[in-house]
Amino acid sequence: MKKLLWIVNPHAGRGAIAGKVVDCVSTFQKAGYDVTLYATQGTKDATRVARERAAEFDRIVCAGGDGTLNEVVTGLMEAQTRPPLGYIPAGTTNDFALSLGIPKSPVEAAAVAASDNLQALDIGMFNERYFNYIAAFGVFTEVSYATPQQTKNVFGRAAYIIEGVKSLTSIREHHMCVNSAEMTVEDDFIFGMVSNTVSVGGFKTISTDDVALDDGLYEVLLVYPVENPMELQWLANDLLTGNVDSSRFVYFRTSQITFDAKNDVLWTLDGEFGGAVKHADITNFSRAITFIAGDTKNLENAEEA
Ligand SMILES: Nc1ncnc2c1ncn2[C@@H]1O[C@H](COP(=O)(O)OP(=O)(O)OP(=O)(O)O)[C@@H](O)[C@H]1O
Repeated sequence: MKKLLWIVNPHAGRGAIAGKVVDCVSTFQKAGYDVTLYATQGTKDATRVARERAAEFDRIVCAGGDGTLNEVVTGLMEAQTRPPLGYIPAGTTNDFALSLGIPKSPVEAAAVAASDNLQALDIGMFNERYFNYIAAFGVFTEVSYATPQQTKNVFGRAAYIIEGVKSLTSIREHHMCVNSAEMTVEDDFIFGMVSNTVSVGGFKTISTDDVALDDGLYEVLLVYPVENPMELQWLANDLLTGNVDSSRFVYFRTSQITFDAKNDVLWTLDGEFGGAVKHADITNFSRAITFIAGDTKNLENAEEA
């Protein structure tokens, strides 16, 4: 019999998963899995369990919010063998689930986790920490830690953030030296984003197939300072129309990049606080983890739901 380890954070999303455990286990069993249930006991426990026990199982499924998922991903990255990873969203925000086409209902998500729609994804490392889809600094951190994963592609997401800027005086400039094989630039930036996102909206100048989650490359967007509200609007327009030739930002792709600043810069990783650092070293581990995905064809509809 195939063996499945189900790692559950019982506290995620204020205990959202509690009443669904039996139905989820039953779903796994019907799909032919012998289920081991592990309830996490505290911070980093999911990382330890995933790392230490990955080799014993054919599949690992994680139930919790983005925090728990990140802990399991970290454990798998540190493990010798990495079985496919299923995800049952049970947190307060579950951005990542949506981009993988995983349903909100735990039992429906369990059915996806028991299925065989495998999708290898790139995993990022930010200094010593792993992240799934985005590392960012700048206005982002001042506007909100939460950016909707489902918000279009890299430009749409940035436009969303830029439009959330209420006053120019709240924007700090960060002098950064940015290095990668593809591009070296030293300048002031108000926002930077290194991301691996789905592209579902599509823009006139950018193909909807343009962003791949498993190509080993990050999309990097660095936004220059704006002087007045008009420029802010132009910037948002350039982002919304996907104007890659805009003089208001730099956009390129790379698998490895470093950022150096004189002062500490606040970063967010997957929408959570990622630390205040002068030096950030970001590496893409291509196709490092195989996820079990749902139906991603209707992502755009899901976004509007
Ligand atoms: N038994 C436990 N008691 C308390 N905290 C736990 C326990 N098990 C895990 N945790 C911690 O709970 C934290 C929050 O989990 P997670 O992010 O998955 O849920 P959430 O905060 O409800 O959801 P979201 O991040 O989507 O808002 C994790 O960082 C994890 O370390």
